[in-house]
Amino acid sequence: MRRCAPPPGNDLVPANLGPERRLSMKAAVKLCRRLSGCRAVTAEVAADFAPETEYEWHFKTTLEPCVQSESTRTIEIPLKARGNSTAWPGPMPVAELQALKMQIVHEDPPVVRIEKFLSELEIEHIKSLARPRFVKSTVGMTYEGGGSRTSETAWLNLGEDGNDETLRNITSRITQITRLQHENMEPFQVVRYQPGQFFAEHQDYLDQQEEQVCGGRIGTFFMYLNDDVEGGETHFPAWNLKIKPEKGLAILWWNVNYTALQEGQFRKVSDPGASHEALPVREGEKWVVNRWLHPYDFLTPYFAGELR
Ligand SMILES: O=C(O)CCC(=O)C(=O)O
Ligand SMILES: [Fe+2]
Repeated sequence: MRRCAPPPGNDLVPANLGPERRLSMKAAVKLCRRLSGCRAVTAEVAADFAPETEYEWHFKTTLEPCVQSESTRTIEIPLKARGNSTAWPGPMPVAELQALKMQIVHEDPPVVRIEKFLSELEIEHIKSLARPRFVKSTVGMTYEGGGSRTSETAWLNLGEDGNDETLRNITSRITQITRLQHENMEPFQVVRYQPGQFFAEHQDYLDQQEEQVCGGRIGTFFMYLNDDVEGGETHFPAWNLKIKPEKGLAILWWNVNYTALQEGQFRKVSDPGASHEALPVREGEKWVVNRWLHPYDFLTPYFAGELR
């Protein structure tokens, strides 16, 4: 049964493809890129989906969500008309993270702790870029302020510093750990908290983003720039996990069901357990950096003004 049929008029049939349309995932993605107006390929696959096996693919012009049946699941690979986004292979299996000597502080979804991820020089550089740019922090996608986040924010790596070598080096290390390309990451968001400032419990994964081409914030790569501060821990109540700011430390966590991610399902997978808060700073300043991670190209549609 075809459960992922796109609405009439949206199903492209490539002229050079026979009635069977059986192709490997790679071939289908390649073909979609060449088809004018093709935005995604979808297929209903068995639980033991293998990219090399041939499946029946549907070529779509829209990003309609697909219905899942019990014995099979539908995978959808949206493509950007512009940008050089390629399909994400999914996050690293936990065993590979452990082989890289990364400390797992929560099992499922894994929360990974990477000590001394940032060097002193990198930290000073980030701070000097951010200092003149701080504005009052905002929340969500409307970027409106709210009493729930009382810190200040500075965005880096957007315009004049888009080619900054230090930032590029940091991004390339994040790329290796997450297996996500640079285009799938939101720019560096530096956050500074003064005594009494906090960010109330929230989810980084925004439901409104789910239907956009970039998909939701499936993961967060979070870095701490100082530790001469009292309070300000990052607290995940459901996971009973509290991270104390430590200079240079990076934490990678996933805001979604990790098994689904590994199976190539990137939408409707939010994990409410990933909800977290920044506890109030009691003394000193707290400096941190967010890089929010998306399953699909974020930067190209962002710069094209296509994201709501
Ligand atoms: O500052 C923290 O510890 C957490 C901040 C956070 O969750 C956010 O900026 O989304
Ligand atoms: Fe957050």
